[in-house]
Amino acid sequence: VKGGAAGGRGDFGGGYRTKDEDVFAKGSDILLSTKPRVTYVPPPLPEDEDSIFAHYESGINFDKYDDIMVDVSGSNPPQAIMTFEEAALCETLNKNVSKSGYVKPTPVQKHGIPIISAGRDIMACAQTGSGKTAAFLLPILQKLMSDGVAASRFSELQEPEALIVAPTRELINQIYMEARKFSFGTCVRPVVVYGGISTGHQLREVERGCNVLCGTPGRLLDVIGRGKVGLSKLRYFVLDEADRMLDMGFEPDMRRLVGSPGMPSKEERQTLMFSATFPEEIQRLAADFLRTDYLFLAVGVVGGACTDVEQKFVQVSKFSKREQLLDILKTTGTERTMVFVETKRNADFIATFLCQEKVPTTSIHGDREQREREQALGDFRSGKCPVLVATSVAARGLDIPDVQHVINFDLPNNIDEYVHRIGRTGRCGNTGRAVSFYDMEADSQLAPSLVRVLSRAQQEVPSWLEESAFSGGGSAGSNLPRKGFNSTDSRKGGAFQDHSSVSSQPAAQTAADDEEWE
Ligand SMILES: Nc1ncnc2c1ncn2[C@@H]1O[C@H](COP(=O)(O)OP(=O)(O)OP(=O)(O)O)[C@@H](O)[C@H]1O
Repeated sequence: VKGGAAGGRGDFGGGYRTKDEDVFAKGSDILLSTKPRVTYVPPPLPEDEDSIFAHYESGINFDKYDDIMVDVSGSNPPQAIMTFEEAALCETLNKNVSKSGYVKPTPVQKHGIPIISAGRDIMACAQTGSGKTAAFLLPILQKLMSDGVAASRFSELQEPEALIVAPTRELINQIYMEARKFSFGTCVRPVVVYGGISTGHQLREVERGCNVLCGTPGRLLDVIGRGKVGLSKLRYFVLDEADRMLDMGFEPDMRRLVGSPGMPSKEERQTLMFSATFPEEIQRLAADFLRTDYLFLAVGVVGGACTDVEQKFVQVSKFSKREQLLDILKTTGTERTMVFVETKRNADFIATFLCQEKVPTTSIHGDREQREREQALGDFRSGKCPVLVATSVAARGLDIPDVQHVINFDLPNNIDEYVHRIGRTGRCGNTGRAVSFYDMEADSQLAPSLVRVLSRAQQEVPSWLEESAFSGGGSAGSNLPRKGFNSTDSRKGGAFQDHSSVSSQPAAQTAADDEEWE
């Protein structure tokens, strides 16, 4: 749905659109879209402390995070902290941290918090579900608190001190909820903007005061382009799921964002990048956005799967998948299960099939209205629908309590996507299970990377998968599991990376979907 009379989406000088967003020409409010205006306003958020601080418990493997190898590269890294006390957070923040159930920092927090507090740029890589969000939120909030910012209410132009971007609406909303939780009772005001929701509603929220602006790229560029948000006071620029934010789909938007009027240069701001995966080619590109002395933090293997997820594979044929899915779901009962499929059509199709088979199921994908997407997540969270069929729109970042299973009905064509998907379970030291349907005909290009990810995560590698990896074309040899890897920073040169040639494919693939994401 690239569109707009004036050069397509993202053309900051012209009109741009994302799927569910209104389309406006620069500097005017002329609606160019033939689509109806988005009028959806989400229900008000609960204000009571119990809801704000609701959390699930960390699991039996939480303490094992401490055994993961950590590598910080770059000059003069500050010393890691061992406890939250050492982070020297102000009293309110400390209280909020403990009300959130945090007793001890995770490795990415132990290393990331002091790096950010020391004013350094960072590219951080740590496994799914290991607390990256708090690793960037806490030091930012601490700095804003100690400097005593206060958002001016009802000022025409809001000038946030921090800008956080993420690739999907649900994820940015979740980050916003975390920011709202940690800043509870302080003078720091976070706000969120994303597609699929009435722009007017979100602008009114921005106008009420905005210190930390969370957003998806399209909607952010929109509110900035309308002159409602100024960037000249910006100190922190955070890219969550940074490798995704810089791949072909979003990179142009990121360049537009840093080129927006008033945006401080990279020397004058702090840029923070976080993800569980970071292909080297994207690392090199990311350097454009970072000061040259940025620190690279790797907790465990860059691009490695969470070791708390048991990974199983089932050989299937295209036509047996549905029945096999049903068989599995019959045994898992009411346990929360996410089923990933490749296309939006298939998501609807499978969800309908499961409902007909009396498995309470809902679905989330880019063709659903925002209201429906939020309803689906809500029904899944509450357990009303314990099965959620999803496209890759739900693969990254979502932190949903009690997801015990991930099923790859269709395997993705990219190993990083696989790592993110299975990371929806096994979070915060809890254990989880992932079952992937492997179709020899369709999935063999992924076999070498799968073998590598499995063996690095100390998982059993089925012999047929290993065979498939070896026989799957000329590149298999170079894709053998490599031992003794530990270098991860692309600046080190020749560093290992868990990316075979297949990894460059998906960017192009997903690019077409971006507009439906955010
Ligand atoms: N120190 C801590 N103690 C207890 N719980 C924590 C701690 N840090 C984070 N958590 C909780 O762990 C869960 C996962 O954290 P988070 O969503 O930040 O992971 P992540 O590393 O960003 O994962 P992903 O790569 O999937 O985005 C959240 O529910 C979070 O509140």
